Amino acid sequence: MIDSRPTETGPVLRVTDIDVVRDGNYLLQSISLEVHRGQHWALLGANGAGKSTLLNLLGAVNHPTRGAVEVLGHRLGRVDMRQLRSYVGHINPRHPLQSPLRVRDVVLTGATNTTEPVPRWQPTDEQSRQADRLIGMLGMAGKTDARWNTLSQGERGRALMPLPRLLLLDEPATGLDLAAREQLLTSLDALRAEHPDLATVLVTHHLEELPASTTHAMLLREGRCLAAGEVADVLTTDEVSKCFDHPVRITRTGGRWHARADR
Ligand SMILES: Nc1ncnc2c1ncn2[C@@H]1O[C@H](COP(=O)(O)OP(=O)(O)OP(=O)(O)O)[C@@H](O)[C@H]1O
Repeated sequence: MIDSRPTETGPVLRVTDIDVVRDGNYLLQSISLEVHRGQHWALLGANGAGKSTLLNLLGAVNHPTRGAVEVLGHRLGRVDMRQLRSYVGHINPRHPLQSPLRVRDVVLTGATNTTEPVPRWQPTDEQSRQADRLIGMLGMAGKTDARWNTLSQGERGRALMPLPRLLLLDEPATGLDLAAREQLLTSLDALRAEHPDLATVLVTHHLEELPASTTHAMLLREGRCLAAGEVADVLTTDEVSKCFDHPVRITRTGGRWHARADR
């Protein structure tokens, strides 16, 4: 059995010149990316640009058609993908859950690396404490015993947060009201500060949904990488206008980004 535990050295993610082709169409073309510990990437692009397709490679959900993807030091195609996936936190507020679990149980599935609770499994005291601490930090203390299927989409996004080494966030602020979005972004900043080795990749359409702790960004356009690197170099008026094919002006205040039409 190949050991798929995360390796201690090297990049958290390494994507080398990959293509993803479906039905003869390039969903991604010639993409390369390296993500290191402590880096927090934003993946931006218009509808259909390929963001979710790339995130699914990074989460060891799919293989590329060509090129190499290494997740936590393991090359896809040479490792048990299901086992590797269990080391990656993949937050998707639209994630369907079959049973009416309580919020606390959902958070505890982060300890067993499963989407549903493992029958007869019991958390240790430390795991219970960590789950409660996390729920409190995410502003969900009042909802600890609420049933998952009664939560709003925004509340779900905040509950699905185990603490792996690599966290992938697929539009985590979608459907959140203003206060909930701000709370989520503050929680993400705090989580990153508390775990300096954590690496994250966050997909969004909106610059306003980026936490101030974002360090790097990649702009995708029609399956190709338009720009990638440190945020200051990538999230510029020029690059973002090209990415969305629309003239916008980008400003950064108090660490956060704003985009508005430039007429
Ligand atoms: N399995 C598939 N077979 C063929 N085409 C696909 C498949 N999955 C996605 N696509 C197409 O690939 C393109 C990229 O899709 P993807 O979901 O990665 O984009 P996205 O940037 O995440 O878009 P959005 O912002 O709308 O969520 C889209 O044109 C989509 O219709």
